[in-house]
Amino acid sequence: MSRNTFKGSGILIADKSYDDEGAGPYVGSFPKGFGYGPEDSEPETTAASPEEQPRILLMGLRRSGKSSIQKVVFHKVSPNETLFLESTNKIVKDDVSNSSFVQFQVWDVPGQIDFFDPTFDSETIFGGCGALIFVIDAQDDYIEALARLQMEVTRAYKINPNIKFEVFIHKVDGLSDDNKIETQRDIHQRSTDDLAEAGMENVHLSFHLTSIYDHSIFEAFSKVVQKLIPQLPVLENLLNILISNSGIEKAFLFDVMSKIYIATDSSPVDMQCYELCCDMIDVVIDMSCIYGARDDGAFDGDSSAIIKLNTNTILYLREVNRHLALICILREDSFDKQGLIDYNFGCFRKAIQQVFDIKKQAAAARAKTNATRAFPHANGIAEGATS
Ligand SMILES: Nc1nc2c(ncn2[C@@H]2O[C@H](COP(=O)(O)OP(=O)(O)OP(=O)(O)O)[C@@H](O)[C@H]2O)c(=O)[nH]1
Repeated sequence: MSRNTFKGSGILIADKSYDDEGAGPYVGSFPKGFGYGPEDSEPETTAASPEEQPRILLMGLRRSGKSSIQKVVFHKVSPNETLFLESTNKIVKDDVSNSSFVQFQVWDVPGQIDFFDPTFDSETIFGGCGALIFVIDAQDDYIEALARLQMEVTRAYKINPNIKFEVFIHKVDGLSDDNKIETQRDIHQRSTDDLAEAGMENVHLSFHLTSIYDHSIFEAFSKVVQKLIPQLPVLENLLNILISNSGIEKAFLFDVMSKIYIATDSSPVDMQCYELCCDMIDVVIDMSCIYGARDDGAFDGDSSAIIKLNTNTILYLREVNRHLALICILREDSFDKQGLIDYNFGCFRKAIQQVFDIKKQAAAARAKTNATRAFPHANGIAEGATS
């Protein structure tokens, strides 16, 4: 089969045989304006300023598991080490943007904080908040936790109605499957009734069964973070175009450090596939630490890895940039056309960077507008000084 070489913008060479008239392989293309092939080097990503970063608040009663979640997801602490964590007695802010592609702050708000304490600045806490995660210890009596949930959601919603309210029904590793379902149903019913009684029936809560002892906490956090990424539909569309033109069955765009997937294609997520991809990231980072140029576990430029499973399935990892990796799951016979997949990956990587470049340009334009509003005569002064 002769291979046509396309130099167009973002043209994907599809993994299709010739069509009926033999007119050559089917060609799909990225939406207009996306980049060229893989010849460019990886452009740099820069962190947003703290006030721009969406903020995730981790709240809940004492000992519910907030600090453990933050340590396990964002600091690679093993679950057993969380047994020795000290209690949090003040708000702990964790800016994960320097080690994570997704730029946001996680605020671990201690369980015993008093909302009616005048020093607790609700406007600041909830004003810039993107998502409020309320953690409930499912192994404990949760009536008091539900009362606290209703109070905090009511207070936060009145200050910032755009907040995404997420409830982590946590420590479910200690419950049987039936008990998990019954607990989630009970908590869902009680919290919804409590909010309706408070006249807040229009507030939507999302519920997740989580534990730090399996991948459920990573999956739940992935769902929360995806709601804070406005470019998510574009990323999903790019992944759909990539897999449909490359014979790939499933693709995840991973934030490597936290193993949060910030986007995947439209096909259903199978938890076993997701867990395999998380384990693959651990293996690749460990190998990079041993044999790579860097010792901080980040990728060191064009990393890639192939793992062949005994089910004729291949896991194929390609570095998108220092913090992001694409992991594809495909049949072994589809991998015969690795050249096609690599070319299409190059187009995909360039398109991803353009999506985030547009975000940066928009943020810079906003900052300039705000500065002009704040100092309307600044340009005049500068001209006066130079004339
Ligand atoms: N079984 C189980 N234990 C957990 C889980 N997550 C956290 N823990 C344990 O719960 C205890 C309290 O965890 P922390 O993270 O300190 O709780 P916290 O909400 O930060 O507590 P404060 O700092 O007092 O607000 C620790 O012993 C953790 O090991 C989980 O998913 N399953």
